[in-house]
Amino acid sequence: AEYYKNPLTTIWVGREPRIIVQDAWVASDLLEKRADIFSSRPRFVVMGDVIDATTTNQTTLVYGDRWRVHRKLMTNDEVAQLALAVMEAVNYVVPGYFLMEAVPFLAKLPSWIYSTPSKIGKGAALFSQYFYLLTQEGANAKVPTFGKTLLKAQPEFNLSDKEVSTLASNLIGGGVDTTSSTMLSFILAMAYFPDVQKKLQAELDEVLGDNRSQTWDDVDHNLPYLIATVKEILRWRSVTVLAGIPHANTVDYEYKGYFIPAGTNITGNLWAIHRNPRDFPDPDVVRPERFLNGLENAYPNQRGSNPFGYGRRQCSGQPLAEQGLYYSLGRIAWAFNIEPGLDENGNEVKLDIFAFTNTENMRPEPFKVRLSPRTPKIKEMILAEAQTARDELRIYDIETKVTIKEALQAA
Ligand code: HEM
Repeated sequence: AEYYKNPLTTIWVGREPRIIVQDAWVASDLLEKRADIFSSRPRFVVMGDVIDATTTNQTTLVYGDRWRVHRKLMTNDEVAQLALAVMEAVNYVVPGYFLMEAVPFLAKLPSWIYSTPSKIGKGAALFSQYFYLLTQEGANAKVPTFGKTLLKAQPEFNLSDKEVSTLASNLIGGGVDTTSSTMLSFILAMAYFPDVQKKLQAELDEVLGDNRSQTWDDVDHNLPYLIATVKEILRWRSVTVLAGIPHANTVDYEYKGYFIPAGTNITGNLWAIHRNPRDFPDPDVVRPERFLNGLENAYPNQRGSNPFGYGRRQCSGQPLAEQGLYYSLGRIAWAFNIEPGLDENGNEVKLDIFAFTNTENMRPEPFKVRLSPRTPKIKEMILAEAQTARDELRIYDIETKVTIKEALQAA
């Protein structure tokens, strides 16, 4: 983005153009203001055809009624009940990562010539079967589960087993890595920018003291600096550097002399957009004031950033993700002082705010910090609250009996 100084860059992957939008305002013109036509998905060879997700997964479904059913089923209160596990980031949407995207017929070659597609396809089928079995098992539990909701919805919406499976597994695939990476970026930022940490703690101390930890009501009404800090972290090191999953337009579109044929793969470069010094002066400095009393600098949407993507296709887990972040990060800052870790000689290590993984969902490389309870009373309180949480969640503490082996037999 810096080199070409052009708001739209086309990368050719074989004969397929990939448009990368480098500028907040142009991204908004296309993906937000014309969300009526830029809310579909392009053809994905690996992330779609090879893993048989093109017609079964919300993330890859083209814009339309089937996609609406998936969104509807997912934005259900019970989703918030789910426990999430970690899934490794894969570089499905990085242009040029898979040769198959440029030369789709490679995906059709026999596996003795080119084995990657069949390996990925088999892995995905196994994964899908595993999640279907887990959903069935979850549906049989005594407690309310999302599995119950999904299996009840299956005949009503004529969902295939694969669709049920992706609806369940997307919560993990879409939700875990993104949320936990943001939490890590927050911890890194607090250790690196102690003044921000102090301001945040001053607000938490004023509202809560060390008498009680925060409630949902505090999050909703009393903690504007916390909300601004979380927004700033989501901007500062947006997990999805290329805005998650590319969009595609459903009809041909002309924009300021550029012709964008229907079905074009188009995505926002959040790393560039959120660090453009015109919109965010000193972009690598964490400064929640950018979002504190309205927006400090103009931005094409009210939120002032796009960490959850664009328009109608915006992340369907956003409310869950934001609530989780406000709650957990507020508590971390209230409960602990966060400082750089110590090396073997007892000296503070130097933290690197640019040491992030080179993946489409990025997270900080491992770093050393010290977290110490801020007062003995707080320490007591967090231990007691942890015990209460464990007790309350015990009803979900059921060991799964489904194994990958069973999934392999059924796949
Ligand atoms: C900090 C946390 C998160 C971030 C930064 C994030 C970011 C994103 C982005 C940028 C997109 C692409 C949107 C677009 O195409 O314009 C997306 C889509 C999606 N996210 Fe998230 N996400 C987060 C948490 C979650 C959670 C917790 C869940 C599930 C519970 C989730 C599930 C999904 C799904 C299913 C989609 C595909 C939506 C569709 O294609 O219609 N995400 N997310």
